[in-house]
Amino acid sequence: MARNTFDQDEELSQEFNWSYYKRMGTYILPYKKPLLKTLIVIIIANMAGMLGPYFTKLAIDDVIPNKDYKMLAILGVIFLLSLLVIGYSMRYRIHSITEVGQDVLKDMRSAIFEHLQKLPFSYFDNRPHGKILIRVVNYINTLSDLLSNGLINLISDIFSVVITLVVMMMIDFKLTLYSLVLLPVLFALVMVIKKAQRKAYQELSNKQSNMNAYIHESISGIKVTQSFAREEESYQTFLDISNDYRVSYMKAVKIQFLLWPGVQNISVITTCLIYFVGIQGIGVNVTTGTLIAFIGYINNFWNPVINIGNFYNSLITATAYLERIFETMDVEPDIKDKPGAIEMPTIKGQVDFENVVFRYEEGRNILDGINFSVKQGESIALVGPTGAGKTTVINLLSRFYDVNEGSVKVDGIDVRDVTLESLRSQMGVMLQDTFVFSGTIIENIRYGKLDATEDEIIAAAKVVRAHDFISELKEGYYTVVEERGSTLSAGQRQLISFARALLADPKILILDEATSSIDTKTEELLQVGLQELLKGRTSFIIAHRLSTIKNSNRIFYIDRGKVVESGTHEQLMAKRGLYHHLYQSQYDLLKVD
Ligand SMILES: Nc1ncnc2c1ncn2[C@@H]1O[C@H](COP(=O)(O)OP(=O)(O)OP(=O)(O)O)[C@@H](O)[C@H]1O
Repeated sequence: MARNTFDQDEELSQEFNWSYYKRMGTYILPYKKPLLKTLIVIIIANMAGMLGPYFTKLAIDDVIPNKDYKMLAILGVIFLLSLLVIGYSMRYRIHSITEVGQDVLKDMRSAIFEHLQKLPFSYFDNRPHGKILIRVVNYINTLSDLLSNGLINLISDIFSVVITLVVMMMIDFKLTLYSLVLLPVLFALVMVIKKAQRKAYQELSNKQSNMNAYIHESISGIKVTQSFAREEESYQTFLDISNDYRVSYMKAVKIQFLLWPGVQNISVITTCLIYFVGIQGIGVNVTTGTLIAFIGYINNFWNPVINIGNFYNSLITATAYLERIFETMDVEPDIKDKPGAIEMPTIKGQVDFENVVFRYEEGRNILDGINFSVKQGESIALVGPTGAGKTTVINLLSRFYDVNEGSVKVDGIDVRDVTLESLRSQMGVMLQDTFVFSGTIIENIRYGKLDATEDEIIAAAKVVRAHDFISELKEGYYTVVEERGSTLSAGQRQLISFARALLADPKILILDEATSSIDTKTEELLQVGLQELLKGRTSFIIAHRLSTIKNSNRIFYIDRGKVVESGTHEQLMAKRGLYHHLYQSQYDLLKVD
């Protein structure tokens, strides 16, 4: 899939098909009981609504001319009661429909979020994260109106239209036909608008997505923007994107708003027509009461028709969003358990890479026949020039990607033969940019073992030397940290991640050591913490500090997709090869205190 950026509209990867609506129906189905109840209430309200015009007819044609005041009072009271029924039903309907609508949205949002958790890195690599965010939040919100009001209104409106027509026909068949004369004009209008509207809303959803992506990216990169004083450029880019959004929004609503006045006009012309033919007596012979009742029914008829038109509008709008939502839900996780995958037995820690070939994109092998065997409990430092493939090696080991050729084995078992859950739960991966979730420090450490007690957490923090700095914080372990841990130093974030990893107690530990320079005292702390963490585990460390490299059992020097040198620091230095060269040229960077 081609990479997408914030200023590029995303192509839809699959054509729209009507089964999307059926699929949405599966989210609504569990709520059929409350929906049915609401529908019954609405039908009762609709029937009550039929009384008004008919009573008017009775009053004008019979009751008032006959001066039957008792009957008039009875009609008045029943009419009043019908208004009460209508009022109550309206209240019930709004409450119950909103509740069901929100429940359905919650289910859909959970489904898409759950699915996102399983998607491969490549899905996230290939598009700005803001574009993913907007699907989970905004697009699903847009469906809200369609689900909460639209659907039930539709059924009730269709019912209204049918029942009104029946009553009208019973009163006067010919006059009913006159009322329907302009209906084909409405259908024609809908057909003309439909295509343009769908396209306009697809474009709008793209522009909305672009804007979201840019805002998200700008916030993530705000430090870079400010440190290069690029605020003005950033603002200009935003203005352009925002303007694109405005233009496409105006275009979409202009098309959408053609329908509503169209229906209104047709309704008004129909009313005039009925007055005209009724008063002139063209082909019909009606009383004044019938004529007035008819005008009432015409409103009863056209109001729901207008609503159906509006529903149709929202459906077309929502289609553009539904497409995106289901497109995301249809992305298959490409790293998944194969049929019959077994549970990984308790890992001892032997790791073998056998003739591993791997590429992210066709035509460019990143790993090109890697072979190595690591024994249980060994600690390996991966070094090599930038872009050599060190991160790729550890990505394959924890099966974030699958090899193209060869195999990666843990304790002699191919990682593709076991379930991802059983494999990853026994491995600890610590990335260079230690992720700290917003919340307290204790919660962040507990992420490694969700049922860990406070004592266990403190004990782990002590082992990796994180306890001292945490205790010095104002609220200790209950200090709230911000997302990404911006209130902590890089060293402190690493120490927290060590405690988190120790708690998880993985048998294989993977660590991409932070490159940021830290003070000598923290460096010492980190080294002690790290050595404690490594005890009894097989570990792979993309090492940036000389102290880590020296403490490891073996060093793998990776270059151009192969392990070109391996051995201890002393052995490799004596060899005077690539490692020696790297050590010489980067001495300052690798230097310990
Ligand atoms: N998701 C990806 N899609 C395509 N190419 C990628 C992807 N990730 C990495 N690469 C490419 O693969 C190569 C190896 O990357 P890798 O991150 O493994 O290198 P590294 O040795 O860890 O580098 P560094 O020391 O700079 O972190 C690089 O040329 C990089 O451009």
